[in-house]
Amino acid sequence: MLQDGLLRGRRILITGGGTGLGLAMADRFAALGAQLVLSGRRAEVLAAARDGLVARHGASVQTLPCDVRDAAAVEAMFDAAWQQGPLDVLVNNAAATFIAQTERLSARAADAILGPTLHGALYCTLQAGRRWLDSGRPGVVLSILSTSTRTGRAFTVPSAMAKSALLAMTRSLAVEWGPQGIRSVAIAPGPFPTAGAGQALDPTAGRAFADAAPGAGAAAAYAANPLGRVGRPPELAELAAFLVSDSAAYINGEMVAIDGGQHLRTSGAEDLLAWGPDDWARARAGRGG
Ligand SMILES: CCCCCCC/C=C/C(=O)SCCNC(=O)CCNC(=O)[C@H](O)C(C)(C)COP(=O)(O)OP(=O)(O)OC[C@H]1O[C@@H](n2cnc3c(N)ncnc32)[C@H](O)[C@@H]1OP(=O)(O)O
Ligand SMILES: NC(=O)C1=CN([C@@H]2O[C@H](COP(=O)(O)OP(=O)(O)OC[C@H]3O[C@@H](n4cnc5c(N)ncnc54)[C@H](OP(=O)(O)O)[C@@H]3O)[C@@H](O)[C@H]2O)C=CC1
Repeated sequence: MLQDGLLRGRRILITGGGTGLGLAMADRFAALGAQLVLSGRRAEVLAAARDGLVARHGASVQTLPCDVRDAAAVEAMFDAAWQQGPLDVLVNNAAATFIAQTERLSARAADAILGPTLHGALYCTLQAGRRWLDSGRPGVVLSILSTSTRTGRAFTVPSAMAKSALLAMTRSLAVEWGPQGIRSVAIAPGPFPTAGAGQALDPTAGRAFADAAPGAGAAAAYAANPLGRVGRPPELAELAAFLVSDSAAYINGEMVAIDGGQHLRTSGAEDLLAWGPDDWARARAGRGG
């Protein structure tokens, strides 16, 4: 349990902060006293998230709708955020993925994943980093990656590529920006049951990645996890709060996996190797391949 007020006065921007793991982090950060800036493409989703955070914690929450694939829009978002005060922490959480046979990916499909996941996170990091360096302020960049950075992952190749590139960014900036007081850290989640992950990874609801979809059949995926269960979003949020806080002041360039040890047994995608043409046709019909 982290100490009360651990993040008091910290201004934290979370991309994709209106849903899933981003919202879980926002909730925990707010409970620990942080001021939040939430971004994502959908203004109404962000507004609902803000209302909930205000009701639960009396938190200060700025919402800034932004498509992180658009570098100019990202710059405008950071201008707007900084107008209300400098940020202390950036959380690169926004991402996109879906399962697909890699050889069937069109260039547009690949870019639909690489755009937000890789380019978006880099654009945000550049905007935050420049402002911290120019002003001599310290900062923390926390990137939400994936255990695919350690295992690779069949059938989600652009996502695995993007996350691995962001791990390289994390390690590189730890050295380049560390001397200026900017820490770079990362989390590699295993399966956490969010609606976004369920839709993206298991459009047929019940086969591979079944445990990522609330309510879907989960026996095989649970069995693959040494701890016999999926992750709970508040568990990831607790780790994130620690990593962005001064309690982690000497952690730099490191990625922490939070997956019950699952990646030591399986990348999570091997079940899909058994899929036949009919399975993939069903997945494509459900917007999944
Ligand atoms: C142990 C296991 C652990 C699991 C590890 C999981 C690791 C990572 C997990 C996550 O990232 S979970 C987060 C998932 N959340 C999201 O993906 C939310 C955001 N999602 C989106 O924005 C969309 O779902 C999107 C499709 C990814 C992007 O939409 P966009 O509007 O940019 O795309 P479109 O214009 O509709 O399409 C562009 C292009 O892509 C093709 N395409 C789109 N969806 C699919 C699909 N499901 N399957 C195959 N192809 C798809 C689409 O056909 C277009 O290509 P062309 O047809 O024009 O060639
Ligand atoms: N849940 C899981 O099992 C795992 C998740 N992860 C990672 O955790 C993070 C959160 O995922 P999760 O909460 O599960 O899924 P969500 O789908 O809930 O989160 C994705 C968020 O990204 C935002 N987003 C997507 N595209 C863009 C864009 N172009 N511009 C701005 N925002 C965008 C979405 O908001 P909007 O649509 O409004 O733009 C949404 O809030 C991701 O980085 C994911 O890769 C990693 C491993 C496993």
